[in-house]
Amino acid sequence: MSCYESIFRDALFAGQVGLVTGGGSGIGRCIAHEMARLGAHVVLVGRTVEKLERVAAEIAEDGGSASWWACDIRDEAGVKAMVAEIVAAHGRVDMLVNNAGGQYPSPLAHLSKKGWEAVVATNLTGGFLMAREVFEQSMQTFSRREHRAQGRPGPAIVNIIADMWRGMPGMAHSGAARAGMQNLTMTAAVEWARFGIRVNAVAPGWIASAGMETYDEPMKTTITHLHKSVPLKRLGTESEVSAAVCFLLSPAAAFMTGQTLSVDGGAPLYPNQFPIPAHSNSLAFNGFHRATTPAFLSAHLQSPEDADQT
Ligand SMILES: CCCCCCC/C=C/C(=O)SCCNC(=O)CCNC(=O)[C@H](O)C(C)(C)COP(=O)(O)OP(=O)(O)OC[C@H]1O[C@@H](n2cnc3c(N)ncnc32)[C@H](O)[C@@H]1OP(=O)(O)O
Ligand SMILES: NC(=O)C1=CN([C@@H]2O[C@H](COP(=O)(O)OP(=O)(O)OC[C@H]3O[C@@H](n4cnc5c(N)ncnc54)[C@H](OP(=O)(O)O)[C@@H]3O)[C@@H](O)[C@H]2O)C=CC1
Repeated sequence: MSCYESIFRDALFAGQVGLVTGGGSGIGRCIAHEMARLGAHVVLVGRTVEKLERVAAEIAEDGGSASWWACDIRDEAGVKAMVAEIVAAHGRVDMLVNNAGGQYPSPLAHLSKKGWEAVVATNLTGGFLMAREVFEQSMQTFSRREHRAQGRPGPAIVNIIADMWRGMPGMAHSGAARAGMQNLTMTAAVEWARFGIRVNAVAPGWIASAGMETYDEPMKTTITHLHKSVPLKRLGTESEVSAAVCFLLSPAAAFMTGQTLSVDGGAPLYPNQFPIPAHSNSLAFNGFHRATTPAFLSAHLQSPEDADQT
């Protein structure tokens, strides 16, 4: 009996083969556990062998089925070879979760070209390479007619992006890459729909994942205050992201493609951290314009440049 308690029904993914990039830690590890709990054979992909081995062993101890493949998703030849080996070993890929990713905080003006390229390659190019190879090699293995004859759709793909709807100040490289991934999700969804392939994305907000541990102390201190800016007043959990991913992979989402599900506690809806008064009529925001602004608030409508000139 697995120790992972999924919200979904037993054997939902029985007999399916799923790839999870970044499956050696954090959100990817959690997704891999849930997919295995639901009956899939899970292939964990990442760069660090020890992490992959550990998670594969955890899944096996839980009664699930997992294997792993060490690969940098930015390495085109490596990705091609890996997908070929996995298709050869398992006959197909039914599910791909493009979860591997990461970035480091930096002001935009201080980003080096090398750092920009490292993050864009990790969060955009790598996901593209994985999706393209899974598509190409699945199509080579099973023609569309064979897929239909077996009553089986093509692989379902879920791309993990991030809450970048208002830009990503402090992480510009990642915001640009994730926005690219969201756009790629829509294009792939349309181009590959005729093959029965669905492509969707999940955009996590602030998640209390193991990945947060990779940041330095100042960043960790910032993270401890982030819940205040989330309407649900807490960080999300790895399993809340995993549930959204498993929903999109499942037949429950059979008529969904090209979509992005946000798992963010409402954060992008209320970014300014203004404390909501206990009684919502205690401050009127209508007509928030210079001409009608109470005198005590006028100073707050001035930019520093305006103030210098007065
Ligand atoms: C309202 C909600 C908003 C949602 C916000 C979303 C919050 C997201 C949270 C998370 O994603 S959680 C954690 C996910 N995990 C990570 O981020 C992992 C940690 N990050 C990394 O491993 C790196 O950032 C990386 C660039 C993604 C790794 O790529 P690579 O292995 O190729 O990098 P390196 O070889 O280490 O470096 C290449 C190049 O990049 C620059 N650089 C890398 N790290 C830093 C840094 N900490 N500070 C400054 N510059 C960095 C640098 O130019 C490196 O080149 P060299 O200087 O080493 O020659
Ligand atoms: N936690 C959060 O609040 C949020 C996270 N996200 C995103 O969710 C995803 C999972 O993050 P999280 O679990 O928190 O963080 P982790 O750092 O734990 O997970 C990232 C995983 O990706 C793997 N990885 C990184 N680069 C590569 C690469 N080039 N090739 C193969 N694997 C790679 C890492 O393993 P290894 O280094 O061994 O290769 C690691 O296992 C990431 O894309 C992250 O940016 C998005 C929004 C918010």
